[in-house]
Amino acid sequence: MMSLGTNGYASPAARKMGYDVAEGVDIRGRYDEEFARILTKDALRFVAELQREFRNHVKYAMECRKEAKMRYNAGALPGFDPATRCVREGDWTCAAVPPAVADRRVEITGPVERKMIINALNSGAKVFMADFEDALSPSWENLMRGQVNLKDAVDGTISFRDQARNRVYKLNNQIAKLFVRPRGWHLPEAHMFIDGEPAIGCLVDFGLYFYHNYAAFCRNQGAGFGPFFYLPKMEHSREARIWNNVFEKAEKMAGIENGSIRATVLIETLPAVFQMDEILYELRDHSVGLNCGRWDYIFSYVKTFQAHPDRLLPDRVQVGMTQQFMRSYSDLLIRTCHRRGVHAMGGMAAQIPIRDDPAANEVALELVKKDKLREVRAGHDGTWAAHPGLIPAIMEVFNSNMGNAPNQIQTMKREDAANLTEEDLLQRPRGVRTMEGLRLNTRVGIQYVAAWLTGTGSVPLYNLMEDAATAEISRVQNWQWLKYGVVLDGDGLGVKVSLDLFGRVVEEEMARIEREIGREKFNKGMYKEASKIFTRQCTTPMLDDFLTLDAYNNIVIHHPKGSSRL
Ligand SMILES: CC(=O)SCCNC(=O)CCNC(=O)[C@H](O)C(C)(C)COP(=O)(O)OP(=O)(O)OC[C@H]1O[C@@H](n2cnc3c(N)ncnc32)[C@H](O)[C@@H]1OP(=O)(O)O
Ligand SMILES: O=CC(=O)O
Ligand SMILES: [Mg+2]
Repeated sequence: MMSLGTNGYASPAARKMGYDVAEGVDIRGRYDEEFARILTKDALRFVAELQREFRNHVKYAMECRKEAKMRYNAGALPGFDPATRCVREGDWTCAAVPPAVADRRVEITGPVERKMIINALNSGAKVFMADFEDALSPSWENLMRGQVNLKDAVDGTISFRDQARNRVYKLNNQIAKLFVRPRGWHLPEAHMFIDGEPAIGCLVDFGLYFYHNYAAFCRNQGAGFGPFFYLPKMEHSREARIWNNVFEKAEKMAGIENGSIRATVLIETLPAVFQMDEILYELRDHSVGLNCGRWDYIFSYVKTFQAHPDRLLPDRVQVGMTQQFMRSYSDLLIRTCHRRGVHAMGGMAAQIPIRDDPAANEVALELVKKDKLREVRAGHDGTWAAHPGLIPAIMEVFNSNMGNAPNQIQTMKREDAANLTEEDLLQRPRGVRTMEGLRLNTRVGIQYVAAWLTGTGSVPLYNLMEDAATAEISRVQNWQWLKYGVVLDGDGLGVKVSLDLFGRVVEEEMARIEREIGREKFNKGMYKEASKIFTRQCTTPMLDDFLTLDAYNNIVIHHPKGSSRL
């Protein structure tokens, strides 16, 4: 039967492009034979069913986020919910950890790009988290190629030829276990409409990946379990309940046992730190733990307190894991996970190898090792690496502190963390604010947005890994400093942040970026567009919820050209 597009009419676009779509589905992204392997009628029917069953729940959850924001903006603080005290105090555990992922001491992360997938799976890490989220610019090409790449990876047939280096990449015999991170609940997928509405981005990512891979995954990777997921940016356990229901529906459709699918939830919003038990409880049959998504967590601290001028952050570089609010969050996460019998995963150190400067490289490596040592001693069961070059050092830290045990779930209960209070978790970060902090935020923010607009979601900048989460910190910190006319006194200059000053900083930093990367690259890139977007976001009276949501229309390309965007 011919596809039906918006409003129930046959979609001429779909007919012309050739996707054989399910009823009610309209594909507005470019046709590609490879993508058609993924966008099959049955797979699309599954995505459409997910959307139909859960769209109202997702809308409601997003409305609740808005209400919570209004409460915080009116002066309320996030905290533990008295209504769910019995969940926090109850004596329950999550389903047993699947043997295939008992040992997760080092996990590498990266976008769903073909060569990186092969490198990550071969990297020696225990797990590879393939990312449709912070590390990926969600263009149609990236998303669909990502799905093709993951299918080939799960099938074991993935290969890549680097023409320039005449090198062929293939999987080793021993590879990391694959986790996939779909986008957050808030992002639409504007290249796919279902019943006349843009699809929910994460249900597209999850639905297509699950549909094509569950059988091969359970057989080849999960020893009967799987597929495995990471779930980002949730703010409340009601959002985890939706995921749990999605998993149950998927398991039923596939005819696999309840509890086959497993997921690790990132605790990376400030409200979610008060919901960790509740989130695990909702997902108790499908959980493999929680992870400290430290960068989004810092971003969320600023966002949650956007109307609280008494809680301004110091320079971004000073907000590390040893700040009391960050240490408390990691400690409570470990205690919560181990009490419930699942992994407490650490987060990402931003340092990456510095190839052209051995001394600086040594310093970066020492910082990573120090961060990982803190994590393993605190009781984390594993951690993230941004780059394969860091894996041996991180592995060594975890090996020498964890020994042969696959994890610390039974041995590091961290009962001491049971006494952590709301005040500990909300403690104001200490440090100073400087002109260089403002400049660095601006330089990094603009370059990140420029990369994202051209299809790259994670980049090396000034020897650090930058992705959507770290860029968010730069954006909201500038916004906050501008909004409250902060005085930058950490460098003794005592300058007040104003629109005038910020305008000058943008100009000067754009000139610096041009000098650093060269005029040709600067002119070919999207730096001017990025500067416009970033500047608007830093100066808007009402803080945008997400940088990527605001910038999304810039990467939406409908076919045939001229059809409307979101
Ligand atoms: C806040 C969060 O959400 S953190 C999680 C999300 N962020 C991420 O996943 C970031 C992951 N890391 C990266 O994307 C990259 O490491 C970057 C962008 C930071 C740096 O990338 P590059 O500058 O290309 O690194 P570099 O040139 O040193 O790469 C050397 C080799 O390592 C590979 N490599 C680098 N990082 C990774 C990775 N994360 N996974 C797999 N392979 C990788 C490169 O593909 C390259 O391979 P090759 O030698 O076969 O060509
Ligand atoms: O997703 C991870 C984070 O730190 O943000
Ligand atoms: Mg994140």
